[in-house]
Amino acid sequence: MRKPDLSRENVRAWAVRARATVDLLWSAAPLWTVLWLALLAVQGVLPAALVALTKWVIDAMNMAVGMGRSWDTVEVVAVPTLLMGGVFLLQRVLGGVIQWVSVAQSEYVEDYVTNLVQQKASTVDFEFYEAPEYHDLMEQAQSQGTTRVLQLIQNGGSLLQTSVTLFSIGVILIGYGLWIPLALIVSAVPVLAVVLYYNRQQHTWWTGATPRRRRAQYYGILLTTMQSAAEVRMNRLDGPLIRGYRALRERLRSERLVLVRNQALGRFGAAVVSLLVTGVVMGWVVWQAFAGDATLGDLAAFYQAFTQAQTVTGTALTSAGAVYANSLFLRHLFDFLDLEPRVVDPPGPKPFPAQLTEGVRFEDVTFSYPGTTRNALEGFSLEIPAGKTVAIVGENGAGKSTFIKLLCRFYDPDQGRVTVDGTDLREFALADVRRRTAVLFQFPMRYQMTAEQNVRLGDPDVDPESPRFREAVVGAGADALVDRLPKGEETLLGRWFEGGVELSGGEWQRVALARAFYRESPLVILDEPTSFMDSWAENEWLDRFDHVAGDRTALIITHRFTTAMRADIIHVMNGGQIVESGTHDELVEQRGRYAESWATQTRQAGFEGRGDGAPARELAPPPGPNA
Ligand SMILES: Nc1ncnc2c1ncn2[C@@H]1O[C@H](COP(=O)(O)OP(=O)(O)OP(=O)(O)O)[C@@H](O)[C@H]1O
Repeated sequence: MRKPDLSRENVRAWAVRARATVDLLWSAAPLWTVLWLALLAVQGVLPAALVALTKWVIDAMNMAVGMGRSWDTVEVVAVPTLLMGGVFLLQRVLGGVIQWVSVAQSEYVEDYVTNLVQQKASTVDFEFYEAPEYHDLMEQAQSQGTTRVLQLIQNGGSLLQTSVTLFSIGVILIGYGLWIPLALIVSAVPVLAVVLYYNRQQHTWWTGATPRRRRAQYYGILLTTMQSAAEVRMNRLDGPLIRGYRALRERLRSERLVLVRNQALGRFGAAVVSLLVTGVVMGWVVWQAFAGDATLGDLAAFYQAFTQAQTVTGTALTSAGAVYANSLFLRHLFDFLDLEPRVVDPPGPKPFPAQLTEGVRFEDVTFSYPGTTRNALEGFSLEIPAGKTVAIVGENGAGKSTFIKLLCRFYDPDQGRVTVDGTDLREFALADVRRRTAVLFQFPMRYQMTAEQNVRLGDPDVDPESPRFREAVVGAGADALVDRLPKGEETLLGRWFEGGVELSGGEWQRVALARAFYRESPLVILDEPTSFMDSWAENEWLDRFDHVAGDRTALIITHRFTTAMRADIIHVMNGGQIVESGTHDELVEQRGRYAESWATQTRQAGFEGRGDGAPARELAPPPGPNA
């Protein structure tokens, strides 16, 4: 059996976690917690009171037998009997009240912990989402965090109550001999050791099995959600996925069953030891009674006290083991809550400009994703002048989305800097950067909410009475779509909830565009805004965009040269760097990478480009530049 780790660090870590748990309870439901503890303490002494009253009642009856029928006899018996009835009544009443208080406390604690986890998950650095260890920790915190806190409370309460009971019964048992409570303690030691050992084993196994459990969950998600439904059917993935799921579950199940079997065997061995001790103690007391050293009341009280003490000891040990196990599991919750973001606000943030005067600059930026060695951006320099529309084109993996992530401050550069009107992005408050930047991501969210909510989520600060909603919808080319919906902007989108209407990919994209335009921001970033649009829609939308962009600074990432050619400046990216820059005509003149891709795209579409770019109407959606 492995020895418990009693090193100073481990003990200190335990103390810190215990403190954090108490703080958490105190913050979540202080009054309910105090009330609950007080009630448990009262309930804890009642069994001892009953033992004492049993002795009193039996001895009183013994005495009354010799007194005959009189009021004195009634008085002698009535007082302890009534008191005993009162204690029974109190026990029942307290049971109900404690249950009510405990449910209230659990509800508060559950909501509080869930809130903490959600808040933390929405503020951790982006890099956490990209590391498998983060997903493990997240699963551990989410799946066990709340339930373990609640179980810890229940077990802690039970431990407190049983300890009070044990202590008070122990006081009574000492009257029969100091060695009796000691014998009880000795008989409990093997049980406690087994409980602690196997709870630790269980925790170690559960932590190590997290990646396998998550993979099984992942197969489950693929088998049951709509996103994967089409491919699962067309590629007949159900068989392999179900088999994969089963194999993982079988392994998890058999490992767990082995653990539980060993635990049961261990507990059986420990129980035999405590049974032997019990036998010796009971034999001794009966011997005393035969020898005339104990009254009938003594014998009854002792029997009641000892059997109660045994039951309570069993409960106390189980609770102690559960407290131990739950505190081990809670470590994951606290580890998760302790995650500290690295991308943070500066000490005295500068205000982000409401209107850009110079623009955005990337100055010799180098960046690699955490845990990778390859630079996604290398010596990357770029200027987006204020009020201009800049397009970035480049082949897959060139670093276009990475550059947006740096502009939104999801990451900070390893070297170099990003400036807005000459100020380093790191000198602004994070919330300010994000409030002042409107982004349409490559794969925008499809909120299962009304069309209006889908757009208004873009900026909760906009006055609902302002005409901005309509402007954004028109700017995104989503006006005809919204007007066509059965309840107009009130129509619920998506099919998750009753009455929802599903949109096409291009329609969802227009709604997301409207969301980006809805935000009052000096900087607009659009990642592949026209990728879902047909050529006709694209051309019409580009006309609108010129109007919506107005004097805002806009950045468009695109694979479509028919979109890029409308920009004031086009930058061509390759291998994490800008390799060409200029207007469409200048780039075609340069006869470099851009001109080559442009020629390929137009040739494929049966159109010989001159550089004036009018033909988008005739083009099928062209492939990527280097396709
Ligand atoms: N989260 C990530 N972790 C590690 N590497 C990443 C991550 N995201 C992207 N990369 C790598 O960084 C490089 C640039 O990726 P990025 O997504 O910026 O390309 P992109 O130009 O937007 O491509 P596409 O046109 O296909 O969207 C790629 O080589 C990619 O493998």
